[in-house]
Amino acid sequence: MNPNWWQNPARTPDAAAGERARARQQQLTKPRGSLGRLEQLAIDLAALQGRERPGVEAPWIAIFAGDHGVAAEGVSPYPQAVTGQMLRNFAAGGAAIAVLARQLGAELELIDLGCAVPLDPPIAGLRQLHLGPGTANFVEAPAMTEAQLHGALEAGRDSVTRALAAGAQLYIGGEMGIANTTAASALACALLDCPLAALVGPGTGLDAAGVARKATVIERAVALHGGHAGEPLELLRRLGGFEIAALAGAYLACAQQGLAALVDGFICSVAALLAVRLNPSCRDWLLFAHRGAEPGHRHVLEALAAEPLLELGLRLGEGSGAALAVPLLQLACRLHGEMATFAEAAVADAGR
Ligand SMILES: O=C(O)c1ccc[n+]([C@@H]2O[C@H](COP(=O)([O-])O)[C@@H](O)[C@H]2O)c1
Ligand SMILES: Cc1cc2nc[nH]c2cc1C
Repeated sequence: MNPNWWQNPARTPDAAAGERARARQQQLTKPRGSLGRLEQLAIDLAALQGRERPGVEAPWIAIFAGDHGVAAEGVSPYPQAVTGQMLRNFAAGGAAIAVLARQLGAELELIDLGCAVPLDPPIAGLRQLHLGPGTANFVEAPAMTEAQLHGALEAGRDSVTRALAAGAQLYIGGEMGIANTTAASALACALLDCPLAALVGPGTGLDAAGVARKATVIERAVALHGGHAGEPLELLRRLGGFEIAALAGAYLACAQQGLAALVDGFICSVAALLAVRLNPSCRDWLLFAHRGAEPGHRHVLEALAAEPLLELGLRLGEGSGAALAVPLLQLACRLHGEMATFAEAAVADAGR
């Protein structure tokens, strides 16, 4: 395996299948264009799935969890123990993403890359990688070692391989990690030509004083590591987190292995931005579910030229926004695949 596997080119979407889908859309019993963005969504999925009538009946949801050393700077209102506690809640079925996965009939895969607090008793069904007890505090040192970075990228890739082996038609990555909005904002600040103030927000619920403290922490981190601005992999190692690297690896692998990925919230979008900076050919395989409440999210989406499907004021993470958008994708596919054509229904078409 090439150690720099993430550089391998993405698959080329099937333009001919996309064209057949576009032609079909023109024949369905509706004024042309009247289903708005749902029409292009079905056409895009047709090109990504290589068939005129795509479907997303089998979504795969992988949640990547990891802790962050920068939590020691008081950047989150919640204690680090919540990362592992929420993993237990995902597994027990009580978390939002567990409810959504049940409703969708989706596979929910849980991957612990490294929590600060040992998970005792063990959680049945959890995949554990033990990359470390969380990342290092990046105001003092790089967040990850080279080995941890590559281990996390590979964890994302391996999850995509499992999804494809199980016949998944859509990949959703989610994340759980107390303090990971600090890491995501720091990465966005180092990657984008955008003032820090626009990229920092309350995360799980900091007040104004907390956001100001968080901004100071990120300023220190960017001053220490920002010299690597043109090196996305090194920035990811220095300012990222295990789950952010795993998501970037998963998006890259989706593009290489030919599986459409539906990107969730702020943290996932930063991981997608990293994936695109690491290998621009992966951009075609990324669909964006929503624009969330964390203020930096819109700037990251703009940098990706992404027009997300929903805007619901979400700021939960754990893949929830992407899961919420799945029914819209499913309905776009059903309409595209099952509506009658003008000829089939004997409906008069517009004179052209
Ligand atoms: O996805 C988002 O847009 C999002 C926005 C704010 C917070 N979160 C979630 O909240 C956690 C990080 O928040 P914080 O305040 O601890 O940095 C992490 O587990 C994320 O899943 C997620
Ligand atoms: C309770 C809780 C649930 C979460 N899910 C994703 N991030 C989260 C952060 C907290 C604090």
